[in-house]
Amino acid sequence: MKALKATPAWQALLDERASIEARSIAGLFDDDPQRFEAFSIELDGLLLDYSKQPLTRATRDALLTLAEARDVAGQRDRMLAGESINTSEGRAALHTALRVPDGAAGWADAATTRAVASARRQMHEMADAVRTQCRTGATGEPIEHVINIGIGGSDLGPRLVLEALAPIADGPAVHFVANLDGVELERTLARCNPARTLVLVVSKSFGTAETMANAHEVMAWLRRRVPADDVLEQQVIPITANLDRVRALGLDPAAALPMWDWVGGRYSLWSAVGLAIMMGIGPAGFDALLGGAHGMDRHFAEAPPASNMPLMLGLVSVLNGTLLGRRSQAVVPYTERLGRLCAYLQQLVMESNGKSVDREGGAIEQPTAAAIWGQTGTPGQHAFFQALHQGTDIVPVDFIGVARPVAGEHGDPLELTANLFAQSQALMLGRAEAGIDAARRCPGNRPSNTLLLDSLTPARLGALIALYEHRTFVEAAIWGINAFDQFGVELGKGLARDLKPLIAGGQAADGVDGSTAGLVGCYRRWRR
Ligand SMILES: O=P(O)(O)OC[C@H]1O[C@](O)(CO)[C@@H](O)[C@@H]1O
Repeated sequence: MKALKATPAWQALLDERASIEARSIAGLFDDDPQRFEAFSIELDGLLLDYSKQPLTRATRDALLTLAEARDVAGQRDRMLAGESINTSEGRAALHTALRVPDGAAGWADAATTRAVASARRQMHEMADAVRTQCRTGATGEPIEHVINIGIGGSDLGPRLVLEALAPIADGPAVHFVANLDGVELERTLARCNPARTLVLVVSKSFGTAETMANAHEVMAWLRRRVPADDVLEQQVIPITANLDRVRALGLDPAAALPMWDWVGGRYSLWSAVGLAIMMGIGPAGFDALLGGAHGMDRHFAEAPPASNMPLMLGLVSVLNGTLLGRRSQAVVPYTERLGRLCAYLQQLVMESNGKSVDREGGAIEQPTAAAIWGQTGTPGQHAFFQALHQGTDIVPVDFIGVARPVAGEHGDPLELTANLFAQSQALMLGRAEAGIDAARRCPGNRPSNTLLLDSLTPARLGALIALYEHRTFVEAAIWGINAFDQFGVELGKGLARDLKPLIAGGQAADGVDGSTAGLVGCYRRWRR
């Protein structure tokens, strides 16, 4: 694929850049009374309002021409068809096949469909057995706690979903342990009765240092505390693509649930990696999550470009991040239930698209993934919103709101929604009435999207997550990069392995850079 800058459609947008920057977003509403209708997309209880972006209809057409020139639709179709689009690793990226309802044809080849259906059946049986107490701990006690041990994609998705859907959780309490520092592990073990605890060791590679260290600790805890020889067989379930390493850890590969190389870690919550979700909310809830995501997949595959939600969200992000050079994006959900969304999106967006070479290995000359950050509103309003309103950097914001609160939950939805809408309004309108002093002036004309959900159900959440997955894909397609590898993360993992003997003190710091040698020296001095 040729470089973005060599694409005439990109050149046309570059020519328009100054006028886009100078454009008054609020003024666009005066020019076009139908602006909200024209610049919003609604799909099954999910609304994307991108009318507060500096887009005219002509600029949108220019972005759509760019999408055509970069063959976004063709790249999408190749992904959905299971072609080897992860070229550096020679793999498909078929997470969409994981959420196809049983029996629906045309989304993956027969072998893949069979593998997905069989894994889903295994998950259903296992979750049902635990939730109905047919499957017990090794000493016959019911399972009341599930510990999910995993990190990155083997943690963030299930954690996000279960936090979001906690009001409908009716199974065992699910806990997550990702960090290596022992704090999460200690807190979790203190809350669990070992005889009533099921452990999921979730790792595609089954070699990730954090997950393996935590798995060793928890397995030792089970062995110490549960008087049954078969405690590990009964109470530990590996979920992985690497059965040899399951065996090496002393677990039975026959008890493992599968992962496949055609599902990237950060796209894997829809696979057996989501077993923790199913334990918490049940198979029907999990299927509804998949159904919502599949609805978004169909929309992405079939909706016309101008009303295609992931496509437009991706193009707006390219406009802000690449064309206008806005190098970070804030995500602010107005519900604590989505408090984990930002962390989830950091991995999804930045691990997928934090790249500086294209698929052919050529250097990329324009900015790729912007930094994603944020926290829930309204607390975020009392932390970083000052900078959003008056800081020197323009940070595009994705606001996320939920119209119908969960029955029985406290809180004032009216107050919350008023705050949500007021913030995007304030960013756009600013404050500059006559006579106002400089310190109180807000420049305004700051862009945002608002995503409004009718309610936070499994189906809506599935659609929301799939929307961001596809937005990430659209950006990668425009830039010409492979969103499905992550070699940058590997470098540090290898160096950590090499540094361990040095830090432990058994080795001289020869050949190590001065800063690292100095840090190791200080650490050793303070550990003495
Ligand atoms: O599931 P695994 O193999 O333990 O990997 C965990 C995570 O580590 C990474 O490889 C790098 O952070 C992610 O892509 C992945 O989600």
